Amino acid sequence: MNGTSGRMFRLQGVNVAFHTPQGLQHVLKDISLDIAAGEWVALVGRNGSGKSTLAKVLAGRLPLSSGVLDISAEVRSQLVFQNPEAQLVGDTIGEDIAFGLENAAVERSSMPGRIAEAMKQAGLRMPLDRPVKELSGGQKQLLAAADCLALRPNVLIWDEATSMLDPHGRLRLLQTARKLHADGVTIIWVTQLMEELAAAQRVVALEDGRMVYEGDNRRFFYDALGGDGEAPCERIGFAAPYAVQVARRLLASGHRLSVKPIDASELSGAVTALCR
Ligand SMILES: Nc1ncnc2c1ncn2[C@@H]1O[C@H](COP(=O)(O)OP(=O)(O)OP(=O)(O)O)[C@@H](O)[C@H]1O
Repeated sequence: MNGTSGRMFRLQGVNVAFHTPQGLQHVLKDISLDIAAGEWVALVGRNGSGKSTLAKVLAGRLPLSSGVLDISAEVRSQLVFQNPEAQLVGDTIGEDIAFGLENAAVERSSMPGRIAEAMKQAGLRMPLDRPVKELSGGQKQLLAAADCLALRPNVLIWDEATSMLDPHGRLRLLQTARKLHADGVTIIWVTQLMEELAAAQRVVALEDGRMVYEGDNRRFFYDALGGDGEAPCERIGFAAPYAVQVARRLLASGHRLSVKPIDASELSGAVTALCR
């Protein structure tokens, strides 16, 4: 943690631009953001809005064009990439996970335990000698997740790394992230799945490289801005989760809900309270 503030990241006026054959492409524009230890921040936005670029900046993997990035000395981050191929280096599952542990100078004797734990956390149930090239896209994503989890980071940066997983695999990884978060790990979760925002304490939304929303997840779904009746969620082009849509209809028809629900369990609680 950084001094007394527990701040892990501070971005001030961060700009990132790439040289392309068409000229300079400005991808992140004037991003200012603090992230504290133990927070869960969701990064959302449409395709090409700059989420992966911001994830790479936070992981210290991309130089800034201008602005200031302050990463606390306490940060031991792992970035789980959107494309697992970019991350996998071993010929077999066991070699792949061991590679990262060797690089991190983890004692050989503790490696089998660390590998087994990470595979369990990721939900990857396969023999260690299974060749990586034989894995499906989703299995490769689970292995990439296991690679990162084995290193026991205190900041987990997750770049839509569940995109190839079936709903069960996705839910399992979300549960693992929730457990790690409960143990104090800072989570930065890039997603386009609005249902996944229920786990987040803070939502940061990007549009064309700019931060267009930063605040709690309930406001993201319920604040009506600009008089057009659209919440930030819709304004950046996403449909609210089903539970939120049902709750909005109840509110619009005059029902007073005890809470503005953001997931099915909160909706069920609010409806049960209405029926009492
Ligand atoms: N190395 C690069 N060189 C040139 N342009 C790049 C580079 N990396 C990203 N971009 C551009 O930056 C923009 C933002 O890309 P980024 O991958 O950060 O978006 P994203 O929000 O993660 O998108 P998606 O949801 O599709 O993954 C895109 O227009 C992309 O083409």
